[in-house]
Amino acid sequence: MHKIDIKVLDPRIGDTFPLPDYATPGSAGMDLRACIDAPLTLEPGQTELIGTGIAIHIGDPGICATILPRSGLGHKHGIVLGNLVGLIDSDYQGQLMVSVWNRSHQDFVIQPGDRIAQLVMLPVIQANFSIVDDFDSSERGQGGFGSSGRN
Ligand SMILES: O=c1ccn([C@H]2C[C@H](O)[C@@H](COP(=O)(O)OP(=O)(O)OP(=O)(O)O)O2)c(=O)[nH]1
Ligand SMILES: [Mg+2]
Repeated sequence: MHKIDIKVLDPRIGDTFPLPDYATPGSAGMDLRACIDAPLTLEPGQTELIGTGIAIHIGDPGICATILPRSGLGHKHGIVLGNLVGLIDSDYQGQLMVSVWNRSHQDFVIQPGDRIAQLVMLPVIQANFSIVDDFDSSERGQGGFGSSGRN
């Protein structure tokens, strides 16, 4: 388990709303909560940037965090992310923000403290480019976009 520094920016976190944590020993994500002061109605098609009340500093360029939708909210209610996936850089120290998009045809109400998305840490490989005129040949070559057929 990696230790990552966290700042609690909203006093409700760790008090009325729990600190993000893994729900089960095998969980990959920890849920992020809406740190809003009043219920927020998202109309169909509406997108809002919602604070989570926490900031993290990963500090290690070999790790990033991603913000992903919760599957129940996405599948049953059409509540997904306005940026599809949020990518948290290892040097980011600001509040974790969730872009919540109501892609459904109904209003959806977010209550203060609701779990709106999940945070998943991932390994990162940083690369630098080496310019060449020709690549070593590969079986695929330039084939893509269905070049291998459908079946
Ligand atoms: O869902 C998200 C996505 C990003 N961020 C924060 C952390 C991330 O490190 C920073 C920048 O994100 P990104 O690089 O994806 O956005 P950008 O539009 O390229 O902004 P910047 O110019 O600041 O890099 O914004 C969030 O809080 N939530
Ligand atoms: Mg960027």
